[in-house]
Amino acid sequence: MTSKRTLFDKIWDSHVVHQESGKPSLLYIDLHLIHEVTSPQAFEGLRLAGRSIRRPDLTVGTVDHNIPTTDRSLPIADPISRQQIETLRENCQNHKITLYDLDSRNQGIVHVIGPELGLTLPGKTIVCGDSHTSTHGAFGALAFGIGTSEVEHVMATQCLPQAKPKTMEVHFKGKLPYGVTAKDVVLHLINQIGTAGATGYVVEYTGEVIRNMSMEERMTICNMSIEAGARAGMIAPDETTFSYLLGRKHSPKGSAWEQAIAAWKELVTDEGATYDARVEIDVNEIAPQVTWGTSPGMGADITKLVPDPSSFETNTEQKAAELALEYMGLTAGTPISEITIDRVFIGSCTNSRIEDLRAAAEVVAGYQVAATVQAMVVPGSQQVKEQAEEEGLHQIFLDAGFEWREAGCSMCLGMNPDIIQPGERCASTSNRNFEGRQGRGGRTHLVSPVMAAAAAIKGHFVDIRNWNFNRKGQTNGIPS
Ligand SMILES: CC(C)[C@H](C(=O)O)[C@@H](O)C(=O)O
Ligand code: SF4
Repeated sequence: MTSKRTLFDKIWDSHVVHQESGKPSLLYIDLHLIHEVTSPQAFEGLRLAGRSIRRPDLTVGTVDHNIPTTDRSLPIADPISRQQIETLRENCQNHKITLYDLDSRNQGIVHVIGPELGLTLPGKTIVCGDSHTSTHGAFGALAFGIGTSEVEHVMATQCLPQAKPKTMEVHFKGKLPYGVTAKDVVLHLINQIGTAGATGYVVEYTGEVIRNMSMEERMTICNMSIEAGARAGMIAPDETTFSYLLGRKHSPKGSAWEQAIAAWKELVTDEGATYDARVEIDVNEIAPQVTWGTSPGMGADITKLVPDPSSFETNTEQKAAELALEYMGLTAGTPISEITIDRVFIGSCTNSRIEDLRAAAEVVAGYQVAATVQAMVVPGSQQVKEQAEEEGLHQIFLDAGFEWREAGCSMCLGMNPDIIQPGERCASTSNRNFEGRQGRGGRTHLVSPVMAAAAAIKGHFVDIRNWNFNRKGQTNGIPS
């Protein structure tokens, strides 16, 4: 009997290596990505148990969270960061694991380099000790974050016990309006369903909007699935996926490529297959988003006012909004477009790819960063940086007064020298705005790259849909 299956079911079924009734399934893992923060204890655990890495060839490392994004020839000042990076280096050497180290042209944020190097492929199971592993689901892979003890388990066995999650379809209907980006779509989704809206589910994103998106836009959507509580996000592979992957360093080559395409084409949800839950979102109603609170779900259209906590339905929501406004130093009723900012961060595994930088550069071209703002662009990988420099994007940013940095997680989280000061307000293209996320006492507003770029120029949030593109011959710098 062949029953109708979802994309998730197909990948799940083909990776279960052992199943006992009532127990979690044992899944085979095709790719294990590691970084300096969540791997040291796992390596140590292996060492203590006298075990080796089962498949070093399916394990790939990079350094991203703790590294400085300034001059890399200088020693790393922070002793903990230095130690974590040196430990990863030693561990990878001892276990013969490929490491894209600080001096590698392939170094970058783990979720940026996986796809870029063709390590991330449709149909794979991909894990990493990092929550935003969901990013890789954009390729029709089953990709999710795991804890450090699970990292050790995968290192030792290349397998992972997992309880089968439920499935949810998030269907986007309509056509993306001008000025509305993938980031706005996913922020709007989280605002609608809440930060626990997809808890326990693997989400598959469907609809014309998704089909028309580039791989980079799809990655932005899948990246933030985790902020809605999802176990993973995924998108069925198609021609866009295949052409993105063609010729990448680790993509299959020659006849293996043809075979891979044939197999990948099967990775779609069968007509008539059902999901455990379904959400429908009309993208025609989405406007550029700005978060005003301390969770990714606390966001609003750029045209709106900072909400009054009493406007929320439940007591819990009201209390949460009150606390958020207090921390954020905001007053209910303030137009979002009047919120002034001190810092701008364009980067992170959500929005640091070449298309993000191109879009931001078109906005800033010919303008100057506001005198009250300190702004930086941090490419997601050395390859993105190199390409941006070939295209002259760095010059546009530098001329406008942005800092142009080396690849890494940077100001997405306060684990490296790029932090904001207590009380400072930052327009950020990253994915989390919890208290202290970008530095103790710092205030984070999540936005798209074009919205961040425009805010850098004006010193406050502006509606990108009204932006006057300054550069000759450019009329539409906004992905739409
Ligand atoms: C440090 C790491 C474990 C963490 C994660 O799991 O996501 C980080 O990448 C983050 O974005 O908060
Ligand atoms: S860029 Fe930010 S969200 Fe992404 S892996 Fe790094 S710290 Fe985590």
